[in-house]
Amino acid sequence: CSYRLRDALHPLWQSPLAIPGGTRQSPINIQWRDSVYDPFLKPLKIAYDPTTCLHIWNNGYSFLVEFDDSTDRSIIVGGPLKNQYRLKQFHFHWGAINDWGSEHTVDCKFYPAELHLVHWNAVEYPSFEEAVMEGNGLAVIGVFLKLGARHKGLQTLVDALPAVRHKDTVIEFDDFDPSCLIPSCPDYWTYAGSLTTPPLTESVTWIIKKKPIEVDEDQLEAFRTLLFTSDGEEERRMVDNFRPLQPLMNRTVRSSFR
Ligand SMILES: Nc1nnc(SCC(=O)Nc2ccc(S(N)(=O)=O)cc2)s1
Ligand SMILES: [Zn+2]
Repeated sequence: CSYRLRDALHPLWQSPLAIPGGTRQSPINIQWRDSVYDPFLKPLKIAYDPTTCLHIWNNGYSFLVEFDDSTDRSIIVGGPLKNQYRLKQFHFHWGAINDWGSEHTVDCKFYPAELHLVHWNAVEYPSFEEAVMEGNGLAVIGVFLKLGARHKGLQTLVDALPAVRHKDTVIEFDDFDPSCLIPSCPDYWTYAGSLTTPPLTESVTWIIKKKPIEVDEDQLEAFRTLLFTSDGEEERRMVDNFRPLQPLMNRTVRSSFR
């Protein structure tokens, strides 16, 4: 892919492109023809309880919807995973314009945005903070967003965004089932990677859905009305909050489909 040096020096990412000694950094380009079909990959099972939804907050990187992860009420299991993983939060990455915005690319193509549903291995680790430090600690489902029809489920989120426009603002948000944001097509790619924002730890089993969801222009524009900055600071629009592509190094991307 043609790297845009500008990205590498983007104010948000002045940290080194890859952490020193990093061998499994994210995001990456998924070259469809280089991915390897693995017939032993199971279907991913998703079981979320909408009453575990707690609040939406702007953390200065993105807006996150956080869940009560004190029990196994919202979990995923199967796919490439040996254990079940608990849903902790989901958030998005997006661009200033529709030509880019996703973190992962497919055959060097950017989508205008990407959803990340973050889960942790509560079978093997006592807390999220511990799981973040372990190679099999986290599982993140990535879903691409493409420009198209209005997405009804996303609209409830979009309607709440004005209330979290500034960094470190939070509002209560309940009774939301994020499985409405995940395509019904079961096909996915999976690879061993990392968090794409600090602490960039190499603890993520990535599960990237092949099919995107459709959202309309107004919904993408609503993301772009958020701010990186706190109330009272000089406003900086929250856009282009995606990390540059990282080297694949010695990794194989597996597909659940032929
Ligand atoms: N002691 C610690 N508390 N919390 C952390 S990390 C918090 C967190 O959820 N970070 C996070 C960063 C990036 C991603 S992403 N973009 O999905 O790779 C997901 C999650 S370390
Ligand atoms: Zn993310």
